[in-house]
Amino acid sequence: MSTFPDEIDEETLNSGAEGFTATQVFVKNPACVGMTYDDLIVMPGHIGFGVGDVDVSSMLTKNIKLEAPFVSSPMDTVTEHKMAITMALQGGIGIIHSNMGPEQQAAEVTRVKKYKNGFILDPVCLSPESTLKDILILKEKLKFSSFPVTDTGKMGGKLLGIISGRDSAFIEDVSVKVSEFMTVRSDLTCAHEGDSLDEANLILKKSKKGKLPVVNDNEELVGLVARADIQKNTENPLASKDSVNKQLLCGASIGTRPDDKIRAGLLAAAGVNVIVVDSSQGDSLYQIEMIKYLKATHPEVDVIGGNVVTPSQAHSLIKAGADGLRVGMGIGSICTTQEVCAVGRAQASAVYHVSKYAAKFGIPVIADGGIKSTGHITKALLLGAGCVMMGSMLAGTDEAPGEYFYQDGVRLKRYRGMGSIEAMKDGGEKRYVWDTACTQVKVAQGVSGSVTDKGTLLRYIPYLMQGIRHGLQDAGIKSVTTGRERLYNGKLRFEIRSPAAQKEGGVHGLHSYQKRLY
Ligand SMILES: NC(=O)C1=CN([C@@H]2O[C@H](COP(=O)(O)OP(=O)(O)OC[C@H]3O[C@@H](n4cnc5c(N)ncnc54)[C@H](O)[C@@H]3O)[C@@H](O)[C@H]2O)C=CC1
Ligand SMILES: O=c1[nH]c(=O)c2[nH+]cn([C@@H]3O[C@H](COP(=O)(O)O)[C@@H](O)[C@H]3O)c2[nH]1
Ligand SMILES: [K+]
Repeated sequence: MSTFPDEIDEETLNSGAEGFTATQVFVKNPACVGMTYDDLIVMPGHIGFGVGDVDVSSMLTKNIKLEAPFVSSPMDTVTEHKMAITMALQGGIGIIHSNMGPEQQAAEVTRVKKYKNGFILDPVCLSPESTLKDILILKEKLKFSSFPVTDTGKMGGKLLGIISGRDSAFIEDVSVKVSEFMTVRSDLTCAHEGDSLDEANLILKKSKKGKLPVVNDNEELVGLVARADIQKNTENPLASKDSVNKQLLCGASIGTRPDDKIRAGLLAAAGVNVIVVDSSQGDSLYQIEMIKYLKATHPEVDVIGGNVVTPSQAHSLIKAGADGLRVGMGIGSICTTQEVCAVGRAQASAVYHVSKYAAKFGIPVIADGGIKSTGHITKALLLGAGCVMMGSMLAGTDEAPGEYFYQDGVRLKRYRGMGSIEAMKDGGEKRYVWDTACTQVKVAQGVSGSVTDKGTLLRYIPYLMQGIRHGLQDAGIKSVTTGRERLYNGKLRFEIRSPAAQKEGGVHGLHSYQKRLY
């Protein structure tokens, strides 16, 4: 009897029986087709490690590594400070959108940079003149019932007392003023500015209260600690922080107008770590000039250029000094660019070709848009992307801007393209009142719609992480870096799925079913 071979033979390996290399799929493919995530499937590998051993940390830019390869999109229905804080706490990063004034955008960045785990730095406050009716309206809207009372009715005012649910429970006259039934300052235990979360926690425990106001030397309210938050807000071992002052990492987007240089200055002063130069077609003289300016003026800030979908576009931006690239054109869930402008590229092809080219210069790529599942994220990483950027996946979470609303009994949040008429209007239509008459004609490149409620990112991001760990494990890949090596040395294999195979890969043949993600 002959001995059993250690490995399968070369002939079988290269016959197609084991799937095809990325070069065969994307480069030697004679059909001239652009492919996207759903067109492809990854061949399984050998699992020689546990799912918990899979390392999903990956590069965002030349200088920034993230423990979770997730970026929230700079869109006005996706990323403001709340999203950016939670993304960073979970190991990813948020890019604050620029559809607001430059000062306001810089203030959003400041809120992320100044974030202190467990401390509420912008509590909703009441003035002593507020009434029980005001409290009831706030309670209904915000679903909590404790509010600090300050002389100005705002954070930063002199702390006069606090209102808790109990204080108002037995009052019937809704016109009664807060000052008449609040717990006054002299009866309150407070923490002092500079106290650590542990210290605050200790004071809170002793006081047996649910909320602990934080005051400075002038008795002004500078924060609030909530017992409920402390319980859920323990350690975030994956948090994305800068190594120097241990603050959360934060990104922000800008455009390519002359004014955007002033905006960039304010963002840099606020401590932004990454600036994303946000254009649908990044290979323009305007963007090249902007990247050069940013690198010369704010060398401490990493610059991500884009969007690009070809190596030659990538070449222009890398040459200008980009530290990272954003890939994707017209493939987002709300995008109509391919339809309106006839320009763009299928996303898997774009990610593969640009990543491969940029990798020669050590420049990571963000696969931006078109992500609909954890499988898409795994495919993007296995095609060479460093991170993925998501809009629609994150838009329906508690941390996204905007309130939930109901339509036909379904809980929804608004989500819209930044090139939609609605977003352009809110952004002051600056792009369209530029210099010549022709630019005043609005051509929408996006739509405005809604997405379903996904709950909090605190559960959703761990679900996404675990999903891609399982995906990489099935592919026999222990880290994003190993995935990259196997992609380029031809050991990672793919197959193109026929339309029927794609159907087969989804749920089929059932009368009805329920899809719960976790
Ligand atoms: N990833 C994608 O596929 C797409 C994304 N979007 C999003 O929509 C938003 C708007 O994107 P764009 O329309 O590309 O905005 P943009 O402001 O980069 O470009 C709009 C128009 O203004 C021109 N322009 C830009 N800077 C200029 C300057 N300094 N001087 C003269 N003309 C200048 C551009 O050439 C273009 O014709 C962004 O948030 C973008 O991410 C829009 C369409 C597609
Ligand atoms: O053609 C477009 N018109 C738009 O109005 C628009 N707004 C955003 N984007 C891009 O789409 C990405 C988010 O896509 P997803 O919702 O699929 O994650 C984002 O990250 C952007 O790259 C747009 N593209
Ligand atoms: K699209």
